[in-house]
Amino acid sequence: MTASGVSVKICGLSEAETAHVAAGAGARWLGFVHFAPSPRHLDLAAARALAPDLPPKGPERVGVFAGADTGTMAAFADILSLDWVQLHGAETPDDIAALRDRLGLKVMKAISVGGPADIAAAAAYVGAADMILFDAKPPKDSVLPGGNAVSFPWGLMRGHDSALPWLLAGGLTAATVSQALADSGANALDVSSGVETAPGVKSASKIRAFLMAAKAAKQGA
Ligand SMILES: O=C(O)c1ccccc1N[C@@H]1O[C@H](COP(=O)(O)O)[C@@H](O)[C@H]1O
Repeated sequence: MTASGVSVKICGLSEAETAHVAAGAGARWLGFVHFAPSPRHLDLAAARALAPDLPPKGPERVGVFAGADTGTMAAFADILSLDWVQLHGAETPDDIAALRDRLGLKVMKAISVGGPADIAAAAAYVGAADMILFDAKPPKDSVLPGGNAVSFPWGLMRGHDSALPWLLAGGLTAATVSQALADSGANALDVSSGVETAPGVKSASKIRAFLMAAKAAKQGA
């Protein structure tokens, strides 16, 4: 959705139909979660079944991982022709630089934001990651490092000046896009729960509404 000035990642896709809706409505990235505890988990067999029916490249494909080994990431990258890996583990900048070389893919490093120090920590990834994804800290009882439909105060991002491009994530919906963009100054957004009717069930109409709201908010800015 770069024409409108905001780039959107629709994450947690597991069906061809909603992947086509996201691509057709202007998503820049399509995200696939490979993390067994997630209701959005796509395992190897499901990835193999889905791959031939995905929309052609245009939108880039992102594999989302938390603590997976390099071989597992390479296997999903091969099946889904991933362009990016999104990492929610405890990877250091050195780990990420090495992984980027081994996989030959771009890396989005997820950082959980509880306060300004977490945002400042992103500077360590310059030269290692290609992009930072700022999401809220997971609730204490959650088994998921992301995809929890929880936001952090978007104003914490205001004025964030980084050599690395970044996405805002966490609890976004079509109804909150405008405020999130205004408060954070983001140029890129990532959404999963906010375009679902139930955990793991993507909604074509919510995907379209989210992308339209993002476009309208930037055009009105
Ligand atoms: O979505 C998941 O299940 C998930 C699992 C493991 C790591 C990351 C995950 N999701 C990421 O979190 C953001 C924000 O989600 P939400 O919009 O708050 O539901 C999502 O876009 C994914 O990148």
